[in-house]
Amino acid sequence: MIVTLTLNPAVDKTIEIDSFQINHVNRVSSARLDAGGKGINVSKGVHTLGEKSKAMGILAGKSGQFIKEQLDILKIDNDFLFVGGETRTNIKVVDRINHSNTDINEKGPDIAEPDLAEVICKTLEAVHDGDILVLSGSVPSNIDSNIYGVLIARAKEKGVKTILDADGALLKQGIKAGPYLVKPNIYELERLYNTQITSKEKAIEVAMDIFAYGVELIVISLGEEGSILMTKEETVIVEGIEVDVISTVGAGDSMVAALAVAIHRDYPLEKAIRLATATSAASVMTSGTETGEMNVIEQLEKKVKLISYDNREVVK
Ligand SMILES: Nc1ncnc2c1ncn2[C@@H]1O[C@H](COP(=O)(O)OP(=O)(O)O)[C@@H](O)[C@H]1O
Ligand SMILES: O=P(O)(O)OC[C@H]1O[C@](O)(COP(=O)(O)O)[C@@H](O)[C@@H]1O
Repeated sequence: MIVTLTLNPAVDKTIEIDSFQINHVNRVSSARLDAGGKGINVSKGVHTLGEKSKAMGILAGKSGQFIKEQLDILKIDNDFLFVGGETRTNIKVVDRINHSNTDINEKGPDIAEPDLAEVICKTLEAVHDGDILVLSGSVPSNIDSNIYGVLIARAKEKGVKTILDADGALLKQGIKAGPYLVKPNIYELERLYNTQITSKEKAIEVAMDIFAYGVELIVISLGEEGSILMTKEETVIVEGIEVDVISTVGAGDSMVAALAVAIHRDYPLEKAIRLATATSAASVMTSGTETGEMNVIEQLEKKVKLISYDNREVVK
């Protein structure tokens, strides 16, 4: 079973504005609402890839109800704790003329200590030996930044593989607990090591340190430029696939979904990264945080180009 935890979900409101300009009146050409937040998107991706997942976390108010309804419509198993307040709405401005995607993410409601304790308890009860627990996205601002670290340590004790996709202190503290897989994007990696990363070689060099904490797999996502997959023994550079870009929101989550499915199915590394690259590229071709279609993913898988690195030299 793949369980996802979203402690700060969001209704994603994607608005398309041609030639978006700040300090001007902008006219919206289309708008859509999606159930969002990183773990929820991962559950949607897992569902598209034909595996079962359980989406867990915190929801609040009418927006929370909307998210639950959307998951129910998709028949994605979910078990959220409803708390007071209102789940946030995140605005995504897509400008197809200037090829820009602008995210305006709300902070989200705080959570009371007993509610948090209940969610942690429910989540740990839901996972068992051999399961995968995906911990991703921001958390309510009143929660200790070691929350993912605590969950990773407790899940590991139960024989659960954890996937961490977070930023800042959540990522830093989470890594120290040794998750099975981490997926930073290049900006997250830069913030983690407080350094500028201007090449793939530098990214690989910087990320090597993460293995010291017991992490098994690192996937550094590079947007349209592809990604880098690293284990202690080998590194694979993955070229980006050229696709028609509709919305890049949710690309990282689709990648995490495919990686979770690949781990669940015990795929070899090359097969795993092919699926992850194709699934994330397919999601870029859809509106909002809709996942790509399976037939599109299968076609894109054939286009994935991998370059192996051995001791930081290209070997094939
Ligand atoms: N414009 C794009 N064209 C093709 N693939 C893309 C594009 N943007 C993202 N992807 C795919 O999605 C993955 C995750 O995207 P990225 O933007 O790095 O993640 P995040 O959303 O976490 O910042 C990339 O590694 C790549 O495989
Ligand atoms: O929790 P955060 O970091 O604010 O991110 C939440 C936002 O990220 C998303 O999950 C999309 O993430 P990615 O583009 O990284 O895949 C949106 O659905 C949501 O609005």
